[in-house]
Amino acid sequence: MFRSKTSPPEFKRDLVDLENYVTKSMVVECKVDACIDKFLVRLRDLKLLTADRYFFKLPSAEGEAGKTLQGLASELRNDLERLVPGYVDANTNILEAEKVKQRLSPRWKVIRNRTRKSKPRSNADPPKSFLDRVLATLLALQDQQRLSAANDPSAGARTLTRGAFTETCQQLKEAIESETSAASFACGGTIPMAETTDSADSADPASQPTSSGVRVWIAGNDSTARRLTLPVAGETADSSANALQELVATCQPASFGRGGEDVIDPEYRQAGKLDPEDFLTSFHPADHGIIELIEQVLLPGISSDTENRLQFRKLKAELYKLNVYSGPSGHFRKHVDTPRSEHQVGSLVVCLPSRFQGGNLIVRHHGQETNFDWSPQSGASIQWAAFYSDCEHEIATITAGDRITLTYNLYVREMTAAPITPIHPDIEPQTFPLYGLIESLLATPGFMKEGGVLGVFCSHAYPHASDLAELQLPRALKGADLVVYAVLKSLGVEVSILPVLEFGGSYGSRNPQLGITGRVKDSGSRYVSSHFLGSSLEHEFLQEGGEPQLGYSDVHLRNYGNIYDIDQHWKEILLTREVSELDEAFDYGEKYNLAKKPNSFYEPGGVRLGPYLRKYFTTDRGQEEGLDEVSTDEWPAYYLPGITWITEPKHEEMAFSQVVYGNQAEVGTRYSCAAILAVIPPFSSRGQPFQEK
Ligand SMILES: O=C(O)CCC(=O)C(=O)O
Ligand SMILES: [Fe+2]
Repeated sequence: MFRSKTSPPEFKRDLVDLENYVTKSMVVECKVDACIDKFLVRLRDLKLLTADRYFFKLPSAEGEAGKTLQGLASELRNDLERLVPGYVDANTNILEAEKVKQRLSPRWKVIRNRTRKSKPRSNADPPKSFLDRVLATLLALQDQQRLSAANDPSAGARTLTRGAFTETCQQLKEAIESETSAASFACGGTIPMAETTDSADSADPASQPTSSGVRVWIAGNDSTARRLTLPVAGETADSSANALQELVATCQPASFGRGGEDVIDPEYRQAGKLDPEDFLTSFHPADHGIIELIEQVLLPGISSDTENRLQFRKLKAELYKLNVYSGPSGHFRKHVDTPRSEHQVGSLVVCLPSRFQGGNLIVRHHGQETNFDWSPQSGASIQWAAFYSDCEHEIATITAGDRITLTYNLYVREMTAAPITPIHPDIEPQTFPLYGLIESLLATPGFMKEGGVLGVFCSHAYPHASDLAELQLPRALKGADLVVYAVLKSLGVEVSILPVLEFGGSYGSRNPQLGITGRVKDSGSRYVSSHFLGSSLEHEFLQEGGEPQLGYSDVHLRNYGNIYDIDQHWKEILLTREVSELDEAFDYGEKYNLAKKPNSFYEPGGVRLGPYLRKYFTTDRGQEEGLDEVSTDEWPAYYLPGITWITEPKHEEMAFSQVVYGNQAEVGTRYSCAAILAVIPPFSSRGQPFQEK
């Protein structure tokens, strides 16, 4: 269709009309579907339904089964008559009515998932009841919206105006972001070498820790080992330039991970390595208090009763490699270390005393940068740096000398022992600016007066697509994520970390007011919008004032509530039903400044929220089906609109892949992002002041 670029389109309707239209049509459809669901589940429970994924059949009208069928049919008629008066003609056989017949098979496709036994879950099962809270809160909000649509537009007068609410969310976003940039992501230190051993200071345990030379034993081909003492003093055979060169010569070229493979590419990394089984060293980071220091900076505990266990987090350093980067061209370009397990939170690099030039280690996190320049002191000190695993880092070119490092993986582990004094100071949530802000928001009656759900994507990357992640995650939280989590918890707000599934390239977590699109930056061509032509909602409804048929999909109904309770069930369908083209229509309307409902429920879009963290898997199911359809079945998630998203998704991880074998094997993959979700209770039940739960 040709449209002039210069003249703006004319509109017969605005976004208030759109939302009312969608709600009104969907309410009727959802009520009908709830009645049908109940009918089908009754049949199934009586084992009268013949159905699988592709095939569907009602029992015959003969005999006992026929009688039962008639009974259920008249129940269906009564239900329909009560919820949607006049929907079916009083004189027809309800099972012959086209309107009803047409709904049976599609509804079965949706609810058959409820018949599936869900996988047995781990003992600690908080996300399940947490999700119940999320659903209950969103259902209440939706109810409220629907009623205020029908009646009094001033019903929400005591809630913040849209502008004020947006401003509040903006403040929250900024507070979280500044927490992100303020939080330390790297730390480091220097251990000077003791000049001589006769210094009186070295006997004084309170003095600065010094080191008197580091010894390295390198395994030979036979059962011998050569010894090297650093820094090279040149006086003895094991501390000479020659001995150092022997070490350099013994190293193999160091590889790095690219696309799941170990590759050697001197353009990217030019370095030598020894594996831990090929050497021993007298150096241990714990001897110098390095581990405690890193714990203090990168692993603060949380001071809250319920999170007590988090206070007993400790770091364990596991020796990973010895590396040598030699001048004039040793280097390692930008990369992120591959976590060796879901317990890994960071990396430690210890630079042994050996002269070199250049070779700065530069660590970055969210636009911030820490530059470790070790060359000036390289001959006289042990220098070290630790950083979170997801921080990008690089080693600048070593122009001369040999830069010898020990690298360690840092794992978080829980102290299972009975309470011991915490080894490091806890986070005091009250000391963070975010605490004051959220505390005052909760005390503001108009802020989420009817309750609500806040969504904040994690700012650090975690291996969250893992079975263990659920047990690990609150404990392994880093930096700003830990602050957000701890602050909310300490204010008595229910918080959980759950995965959000990408769908068609988007996470659906929009918040147009804050400019939040729900898309991961730099995710390349996966995120090409397929939406080129205007949709029927934009043209037929908004511009032309017509009443187009609404397309929708029901993502998943979890085993929530009771399917026999149709008065509740239709609301659940309404909540979890995704109406097609709605996001686009809202964007379009926004572009032309069409009026909107003050607290639109549909505008923020919906996300596919996973009920728990689960591990990555591959499926070869669905040779005939697309990835979307398979997603719905294989990765249980609930489509939920109405969450107030404060930040953009940042670190995605592969959630699952579908492998299709054919003439040509194909792999489709869905990604997920971990998010911190918080259920804000309605003002009336927030209580004052807040108590830690
Ligand atoms: O040697 C360094 O400074 C860092 C080494 C590094 O990034 C690595 O081994 O992955
Ligand atoms: Fe690295």
